[in-house]
Amino acid sequence: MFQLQQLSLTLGATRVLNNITLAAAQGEQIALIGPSGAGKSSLLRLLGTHHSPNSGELHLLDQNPWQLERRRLQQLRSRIGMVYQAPPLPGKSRVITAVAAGRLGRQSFAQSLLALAYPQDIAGIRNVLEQVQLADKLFVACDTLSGGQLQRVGLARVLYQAADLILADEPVSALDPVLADKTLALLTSAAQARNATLLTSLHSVDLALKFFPRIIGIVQGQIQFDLPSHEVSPALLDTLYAGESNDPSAPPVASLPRGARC
Ligand SMILES: Nc1ncnc2c1ncn2[C@@H]1O[C@H](COP(=O)(O)OP(=O)(O)OP(=O)(O)O)[C@@H](O)[C@H]1O
Repeated sequence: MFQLQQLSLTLGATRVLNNITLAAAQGEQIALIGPSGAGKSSLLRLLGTHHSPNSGELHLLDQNPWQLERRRLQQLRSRIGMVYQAPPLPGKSRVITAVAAGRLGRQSFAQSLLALAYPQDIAGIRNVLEQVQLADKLFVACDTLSGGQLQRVGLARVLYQAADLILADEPVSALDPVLADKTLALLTSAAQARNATLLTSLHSVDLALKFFPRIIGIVQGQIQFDLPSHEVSPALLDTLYAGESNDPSAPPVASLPRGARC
């Protein structure tokens, strides 16, 4: 599904990913955890082909994106769904249009324009909005939604896109704990139903361990561990987050109460 071999990425003057070697099979579900600034978003953006690596090998869906001509790169991108912390949805557009946009990469330019101006598949769009409990928002403008509702519209768009690879960057950061749980349950079951590969960054270690069978710990742009969730010990988590607090009297992360690591 995807493979990274000794891959490095520099943005500005910062080496944000350093010598990453990583592979995921079709249908795998993986959580990416690590302290703020570790490089989680950068890794997701690199897999989403928003960044090209400075060195190393990258294969996505059996293709090297940076060797493809433009049209084939666009086709590849149409098979990759990104879920963002704050989805880039145009404020004035209606929810139905924002969700319909999920399939644009699979259509011709003329079809895309038509689908945006007059979305045809209202039943299909309503169906994915029902899954994220937003069916009543079908015709409202995105700028009237809360941050959590917008995040769920972003998720509905990727469900509608029917992507083969789903990259989710803190997809539940704006949701209350109950909704965060439900949304991750939906995301993982929707990915499983399509045998799509799912890579999700999360600040909540509890949610990562609950929903994902494989956990990758990343710190300072490097993979610190890549393990089945049942092998991720409190000691490993303490080491992963060791540099997070500047306060030497702060308790170790793994000893914090459940939920406090969000
Ligand atoms: N466009 C950019 N230009 C320069 N540096 C960047 C850019 N984007 C990210 N960085 C730097 O790369 C490092 C990793 O950032 P990244 O956003 O990937 O971390 P993260 O693990 O997702 O953090 P968080 O959990 O806070 O979202 C940080 O030091 C950040 O300042």
